[in-house]
Formats: sequence, C-alpha cells, structure tokens
Amino acid sequence: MKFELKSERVFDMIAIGRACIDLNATEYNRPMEETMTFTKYVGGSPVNIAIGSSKLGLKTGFIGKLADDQHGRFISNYIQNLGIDITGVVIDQAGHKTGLAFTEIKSPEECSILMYRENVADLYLEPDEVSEDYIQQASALLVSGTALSQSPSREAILKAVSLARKHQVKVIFELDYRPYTWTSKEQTSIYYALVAEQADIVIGTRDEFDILENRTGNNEQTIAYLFQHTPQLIVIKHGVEGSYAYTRSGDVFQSKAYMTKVLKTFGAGDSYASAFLYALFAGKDIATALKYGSASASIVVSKHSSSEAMPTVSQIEQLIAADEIEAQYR
Ligand SMILES: Nc1ncnc2c1ncn2[C@@H]1O[C@H](COP(=O)(O)OP(=O)(O)O)[C@@H](O)[C@H]1O
Ligand SMILES: O=C(O)C[C@@H](O)[C@H](O)C(=O)COP(=O)(O)O
Repeated sequence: MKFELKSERVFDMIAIGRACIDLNATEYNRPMEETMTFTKYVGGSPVNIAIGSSKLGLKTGFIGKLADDQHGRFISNYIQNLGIDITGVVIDQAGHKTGLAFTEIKSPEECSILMYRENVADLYLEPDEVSEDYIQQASALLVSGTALSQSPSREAILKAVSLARKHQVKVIFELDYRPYTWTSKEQTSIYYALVAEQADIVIGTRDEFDILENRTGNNEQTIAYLFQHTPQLIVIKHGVEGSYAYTRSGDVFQSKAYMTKVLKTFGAGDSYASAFLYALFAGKDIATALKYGSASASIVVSKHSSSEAMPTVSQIEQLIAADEIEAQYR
C-alpha cells in the first residue's frame, strides 16, 4: 500500500523549525565532565530531516530564523551547499543566539543532550516571516513540535500549517518533544493536539504520543483518537523494538530495527524520518518506507553525528539487501 506525497511542485518538502549547532563529544565513552573537545555539526531536528532528505535526492527547502553570527552563517552555508533552498530563512536582527546541543556519549546505551536554548533565534520566527507564496510551492510541509513551544514561533508554525492546508500541501508533523523548551506537559499536549489533528502524517515515538495525548496510552488508543481527525498515516516508533505505521483504512505495517554497532543513540529519529519520507516520495509502499527509515537510523546511530552522517540511497538499499540475504540463513 502506498501513500501519495509527491505533487507537481517546485519543492518536495519544506521543513520549518530550528537549525542549530550540535557539539558532539569527540572523546566518547566517558561523561561530559571529562570531555575536553567537541566536534561541530549542523543540528536541530527539522533541519536534520531536511539534510537527510536532500542527501537522498528530495528537492528540499527550509524555513527558520538564524542568528546573525558565525554559527548562523555556518548553518546557512552548510545547508545551501547541500542544495537546500534557503529562500525561507530569515536572519535575526535582535541579537538572539544560535541554539547549541552538547551531546554526551557515555556508552552506546547511555547518551544525553545538554541544550543551550535561552533566547534562541529559531523561537523568534514571526508569523509575517512565513510566506504563503513559498509554502504553496511544496508538496509537503514538515513541522517540528519544538517550534510550537514558544511565541512567536508558535504562531508562525500555526500560520504555516494553515497555509499548507489552504494550498493542499501535505502536513507532516514530527512530534520532536524536547521537555526543556516547554512550560508544562499540559501545555505541550494542547499545542501538539492542535497541529496533530490537522496533519496528514504524524510521526513520533511511543513516549511522544503519550505527551500529545497527555496520558500513558497505547498505539490502538492513539490511532482511535487521531483517525477521528485529519491524519491519514501515523508512524509510531519503539526504539530498538522497531516501528509501526497505521493507515486510516485500517492497514498496519511493522518494521524491525536493524541491529548495528551503536556509537550513540541520538540522530535515530531524524534519520528515520528523512528516509521514510524519501521512500514515500519515491513511490515505495509504506512497508518498504518503514525499512528505509529503520535502515537509515541504523546507519546514523553507528556514526558520530546526526546531520553529516545521513546516508545515501545506496547505503540504505545495501543494508536492507544484506539483511534480507542474511535472513535466508538465519
Ligand atoms: N540502537 C539502535 N540500533 C538500531 N536502530 C535503532 C536503534 N535505536 C533506534 N533505532 C531505529 O531508529 C528508529 C527511531 O528510534 P527512536 O529511538 O524510536 O526515535 P528517536 O530518536 O526519535 O527517539 C527506531 O524505530 C529504530 O528503527
Ligand atoms: O534536535 C536537536 O536540536 C538536536 C539534534 O541535532 C541532535 O542530533 C538530536 O538530538 C537528534 O535527535 P533524534 O534524531 O530525535 O534522536
């Protein structure tokens, strides 16, 4: 079964939200207190997904506010060099800073992120900086949940979603829950529900869907709730236990995670989303798209970064093919 995402537009997908800096511990397998050097990468879930999709061949754009500083210019140059359209990028004029994420890699199982997100430029995107002309040039708009955490970014996102719906641009909502940017779970749930109920595709981990629903639930309860509204496709990830896709027509698809030598666990979600969406755009069926997402995540968790490590189509296909051959001998 397929899910039609592609339409004849200038861009396949425009992502909206944050573009920041990841500083990943260079000496890993130790606590951050003992880490002396960090390697710099572009980071931030929505821009990571744009980077991954662009690397796989999607025509991608990005809407977001960047700080008018060295980090902002690094991000802008990096994504432009990858072929991501930056027409929708706005440069902050009020002295706000680029968000930083220091990542601690204590062991492959024990990773954490220390985020510096006070007065970050991305959360100052104004509604009037979101262009209707730009959004209508895309087949799909990818929205990050974190961008709903504060005004004026919150209103900018709500405007983008409403413009997308007006112009039949498919809305993909990546829940991307980062607790430190929110005041309360109650508040998160209200804004998450507002966008999830208007989205075509909702992607998140089981824990993130619990945040959306403000309860500890299960996948059956989630789909019963969301299919009363606009969503057509719901993807629920369960970490190493694999992931599920549910369609409004009642089909359920499942993919296992592809086991690998894990270096760190972060980056899994963004690489998963970019390859899953790429596969849908490429006309693959949903079951195959789940494999692409899972294989892509497996590749990224074995590497040091989230953005730079995003795989190519052939790396993903080789991993899936190798696993299928191996399965014959299991
Ligand atoms: N340790 C792992 N090894 C291989 N694949 C993994 C691992 N952890 C996650 N994945 C893959 O990445 C996907 C997303 O991971 P998950 O942890 O659920 O998302 P997030 O990074 O958004 O929290 C999973 O469905 C799985 O396919
Ligand atoms: O999203 C951020 O601001 C930080 C990311 O760049 C970081 O690499 C990360 O946490 C990736 O998250 P995940 O893909 O959801 O694991």
